[in-house]
Amino acid sequence: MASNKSKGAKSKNQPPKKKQRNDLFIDKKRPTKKDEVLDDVSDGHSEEEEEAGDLLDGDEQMSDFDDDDVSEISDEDDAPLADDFLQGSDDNEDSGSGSTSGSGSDSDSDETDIEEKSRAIDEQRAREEKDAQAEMEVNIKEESDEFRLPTKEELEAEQQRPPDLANLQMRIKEIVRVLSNFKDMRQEGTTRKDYIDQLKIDLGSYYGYNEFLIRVLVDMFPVVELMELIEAFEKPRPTCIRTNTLRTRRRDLADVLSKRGVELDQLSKWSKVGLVVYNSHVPIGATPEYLAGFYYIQSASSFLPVMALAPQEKERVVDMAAAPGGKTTYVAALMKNSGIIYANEISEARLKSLTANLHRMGVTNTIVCNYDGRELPKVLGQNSVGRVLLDSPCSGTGVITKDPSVKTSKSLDDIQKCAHLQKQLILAAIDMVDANSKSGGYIVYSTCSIMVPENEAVIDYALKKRDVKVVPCGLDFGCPGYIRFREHQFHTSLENQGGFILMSTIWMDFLWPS
Ligand SMILES: C[S@@+](CC[C@H](N)C(=O)[O-])C[C@H]1O[C@@H](n2cnc3c(N)ncnc32)[C@H](O)[C@@H]1O
Repeated sequence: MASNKSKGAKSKNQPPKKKQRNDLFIDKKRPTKKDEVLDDVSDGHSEEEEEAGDLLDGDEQMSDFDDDDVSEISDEDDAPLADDFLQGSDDNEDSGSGSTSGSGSDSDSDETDIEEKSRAIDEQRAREEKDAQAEMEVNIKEESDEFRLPTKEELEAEQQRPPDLANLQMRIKEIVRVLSNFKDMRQEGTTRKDYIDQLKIDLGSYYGYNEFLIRVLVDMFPVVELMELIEAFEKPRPTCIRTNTLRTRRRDLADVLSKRGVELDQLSKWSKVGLVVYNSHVPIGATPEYLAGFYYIQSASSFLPVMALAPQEKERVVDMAAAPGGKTTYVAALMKNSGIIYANEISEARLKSLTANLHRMGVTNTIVCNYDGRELPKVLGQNSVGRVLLDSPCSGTGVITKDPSVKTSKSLDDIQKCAHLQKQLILAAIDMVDANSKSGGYIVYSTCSIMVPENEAVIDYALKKRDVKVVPCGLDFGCPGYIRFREHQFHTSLENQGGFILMSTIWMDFLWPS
């Protein structure tokens, strides 16, 4: 977000590995449209192969038969084979009468037999094909009729028993399948709402979410996407580390850690400092290099707000909610320890980890403050800094992988309280930024929440309350933000440029191989 300033737009694409996101669900559950097609193709292949196998078997028989047939016909000396062939036929009588005739019409008779035999086989095959087709139609019908929503009585009975997870999983899968093709697959007399209601109950029971959160998630996402998201939350994310360029270079760090038995690789093309750790024979948070501040253990998605902020050397930058310092230390590295960073944190207890990390990482351009972020414009002055990072306190609904307790602990009240604070903090951030700054005039707002009231609604609020606009952050991540959610209509600039703010954490989950 820029304060009163227009900045050059950079392109913004869809997340590069969407398909991978789809795969996450497909492995176990129902695929997206695209993957349904892929699945269909692959299923189709195996069926086709089986079918082709059957056909081939048949063809081989036919082919052998034909070859023998041809050789018999062409080789007039090969009478025993011709006899074998004819003996195999249903026309023994005819052939017997033919052979007993002793007349010169033997070959004519053989040809007639062959023709009849061939016709019989053709008819037999046609019958078999018809039967197979009929059987297939019955199977398809049975399959689509197979799933039906449980009755009230069945649900009551279920409640008396311990949860049957396999059954729940199957039912979720079936409901998603029906909802993805509702017109063709729905059970007669049912509505979409019937399926959605059952889905909410089943997702809650199977994945352990409270009613509130599952309702919000179901409202937010189309079913296939919802399942991808929920499945992604179940999977651990790989450990990432960020090279501290104040102390070392990524290649040197990778070398030394490899020698210690850490299996790692460069994070991705988009980061020059990230490494992903696949396996390690040593605790990654206790190596001499860690203690010497050569790297910070940090999820890849946490790199993004700082990359979007793009702090410049010698600028004045505020990190409004800084502890434990993951982003402050990255900002300092990008600024090469020049300029000034105000690293603010409201929690006194959390100041310890913040200052410890700043020391460990060799950060020397930072002033640590202990204020409520809302007070900072008064403390630092209005229009006093070039850039502000507001990595806001939030509900944490985007990092359920890290903290599964969020599934049950968050309520509407929590989200509303967070949203209220976030709106106040963002106005404070805007008030601190100097719109006329030569290099800056930017605010990055990030959360690890996926709730609309904590994201789009906060930005929308800021757009209404202050003279600011949303600008592209220059990262090839994210997806369009919501511009309409339930009865709310947000500023249209959120659609194309606000995606990063909302989605960084989530998309990153999808980007990683599990
Ligand atoms: C998401 S965490 C920040 C993480 C940090 N940016 C990092 O990358 O390591 C949010 C922080 O905001 C702090 N906080 C909560 N309310 C605040 C407020 N009103 N003003 C400033 N900080 C606040 C919390 O104590 C918490 O440490």
